[in-house]
Amino acid sequence: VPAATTTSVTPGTAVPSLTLSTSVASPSASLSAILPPQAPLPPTQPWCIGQIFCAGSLLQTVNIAQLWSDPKTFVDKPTSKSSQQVLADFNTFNLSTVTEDDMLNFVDTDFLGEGLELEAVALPNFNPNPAFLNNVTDPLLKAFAQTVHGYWTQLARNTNQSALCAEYPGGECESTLIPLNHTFVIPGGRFREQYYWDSYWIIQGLLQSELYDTVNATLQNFMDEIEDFGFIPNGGRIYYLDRSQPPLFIHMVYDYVNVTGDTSVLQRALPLAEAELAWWANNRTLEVTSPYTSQTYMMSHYAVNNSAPRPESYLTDYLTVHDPTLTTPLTDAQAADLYSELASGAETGWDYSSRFEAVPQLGNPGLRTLNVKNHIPVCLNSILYKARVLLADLYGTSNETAANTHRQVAAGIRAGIIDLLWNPDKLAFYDFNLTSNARNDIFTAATFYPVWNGIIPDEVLASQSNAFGYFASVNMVMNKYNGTVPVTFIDWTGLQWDAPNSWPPHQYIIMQALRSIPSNLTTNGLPVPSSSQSTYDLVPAGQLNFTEAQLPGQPFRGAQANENATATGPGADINKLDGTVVNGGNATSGEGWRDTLQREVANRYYTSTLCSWHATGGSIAGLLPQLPASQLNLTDSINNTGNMYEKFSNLNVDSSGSGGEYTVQAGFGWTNGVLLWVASTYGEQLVAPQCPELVASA
Ligand SMILES: OC[C@H]1O[C@H](O[C@H]2O[C@H](CO)[C@@H](O)[C@H](O)[C@H]2O)[C@H](O)[C@@H](O)[C@@H]1O
Repeated sequence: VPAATTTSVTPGTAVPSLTLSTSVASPSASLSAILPPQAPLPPTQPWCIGQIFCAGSLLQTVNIAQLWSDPKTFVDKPTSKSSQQVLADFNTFNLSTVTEDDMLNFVDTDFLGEGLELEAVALPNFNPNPAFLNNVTDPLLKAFAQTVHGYWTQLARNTNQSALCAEYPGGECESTLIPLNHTFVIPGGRFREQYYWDSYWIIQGLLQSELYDTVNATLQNFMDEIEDFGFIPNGGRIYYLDRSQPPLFIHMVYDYVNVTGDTSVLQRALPLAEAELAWWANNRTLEVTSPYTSQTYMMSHYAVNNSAPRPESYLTDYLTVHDPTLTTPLTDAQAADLYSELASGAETGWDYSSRFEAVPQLGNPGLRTLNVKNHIPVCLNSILYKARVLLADLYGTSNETAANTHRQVAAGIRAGIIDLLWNPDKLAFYDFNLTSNARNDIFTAATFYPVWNGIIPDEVLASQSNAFGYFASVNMVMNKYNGTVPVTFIDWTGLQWDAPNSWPPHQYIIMQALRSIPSNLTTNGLPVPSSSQSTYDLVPAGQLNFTEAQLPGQPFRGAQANENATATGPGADINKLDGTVVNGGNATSGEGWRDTLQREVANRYYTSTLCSWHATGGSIAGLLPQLPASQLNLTDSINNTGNMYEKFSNLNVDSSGSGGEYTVQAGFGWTNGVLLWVASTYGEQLVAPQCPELVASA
């Protein structure tokens, strides 16, 4: 197997060179070891269109051999031979005597490098100095935005038509890639293909970068997929064909038309938007009768028809089901249901989170209580509400009948969201749990999706203090924690959509939700806690479902440790400054609370991206020297030029998030997209960050 994966791209407008080589296989067992016995195979999955990479003996056996630490590596490798030949080669093995070495040789001989069917592509209209850069006042922050803008040239891909299977010498082969006809931007790292909901935030950045053709191309790819499959899959691989992701296609079309004025895309997009919404209505929507009002609503949920491990996470799911620590093995029916829950969890985009666990707990025991299908999620229904509203707007007067129908459906979803998901006493939205027939009490960042999507409850509109109360947790995070707003405050599951992780899309959603609050509700400054309290006490009672002492602790760094910092009470607001917070920008006189929170979240996000990038080798000539090797050693970043991480932490601003089933990825599409949007939107209010000194444990 050739050398470790390297992807090097020459920046600029010329065709970038993309050097792809395969990951080094690193089986943990010795090469002579016989593979351990296997559990019976799961049923064949009718949705999976392939012979090699769908649930079956070959996929299970290669996974059991654990040739790579990431199971996605194998399913991203095209075969070097026809499917029949690969299967014939595999069938020569006796599974009771096959060794690690046999599997290694088999994979080496019959499979090629992962991602081989993709190629880097020049962005012909790439403008090194797009106008939005002029919005950023601080020279360092402006240069950083320009650097991140340049990263699009590294993340743009085309399907390499000459590497598609039919073209290989010797005829057919098999690959999981869904070939796309147009250019697209990938998230990065192991995510080598186009992803559905990631593209929404990628597009927010591409629009700032004036890469309108690339946005159009992304939309055309999604439209091709709706035509081919009837829906937009999770990502551009056949192993994602059992599920979608948060449905933001119409939002993307709307933003593209709004920014470019190019309505020509609508002729194709409108009927395909209808098809996508019909797919969600037909496959993911059910009647729910409210236990609070006895009204019945058509509400949507994530629910994937699947009874086998996800091919890209085969071993992970297999071990969740066939966990050696289980004293009573799962029945076939229980296993099938758990596989369906795991796939449904991936469809949420929040894979995985305590939010959907019946009993949140560390690792597999928690995952085995996943109950995704029985939840009416705040996020999905808010997105579908807005999709209907936007589609009606896009029709304008061209089809008033269709527009009115969508507005009526939207009104029904809105009523269901307010009835089922809104808690007017706690001033927060929670998922509705069909199992308990009640609203959950787990507080998550999903609470901000309705307002982002234009659903503002009457209680929020009733007073400034109520409107602030809805966002009071954001204020608390800015004061009490060093990093950005986490996805939940549950930090004991080890899942990547739980604390301490904070995700770029959520920082964007919070800022957009704040922007949606009418200006007459934002004339007051930020409320201040009494001298014996902290900003926790400004959060409406019960909203977080945690006492202050139960919230995740903020480890104190450097000077913080010497400044009377405490876990609760006034000393817990360790980042509080006069009218602002550490890494929250500068207070201005007469600033309303809505603008203060936006400024603070924007600055904290900018700080997280810039400080973690700098901590991993990022530098800007004349403005930000690279850290010395002694410091870069602490982050394993010698010879690195800065990571843009997929996720961050609420506890610090100079490292990535953690946890989950794969190692943290860098690149990264949505991180860059949100950064460029923040630069464009808040550029004058951004202040050069105070990056903490690196310590060995950071
Ligand atoms: O391979 C495991 C899972 O990885 C993906 O999920 C995560 O990355 C995606 C790309 O950035 C992102 O859209 C998602 O929110 C993340 O949780 C993939 O989407 C999953 O389906 C996959 O099983």
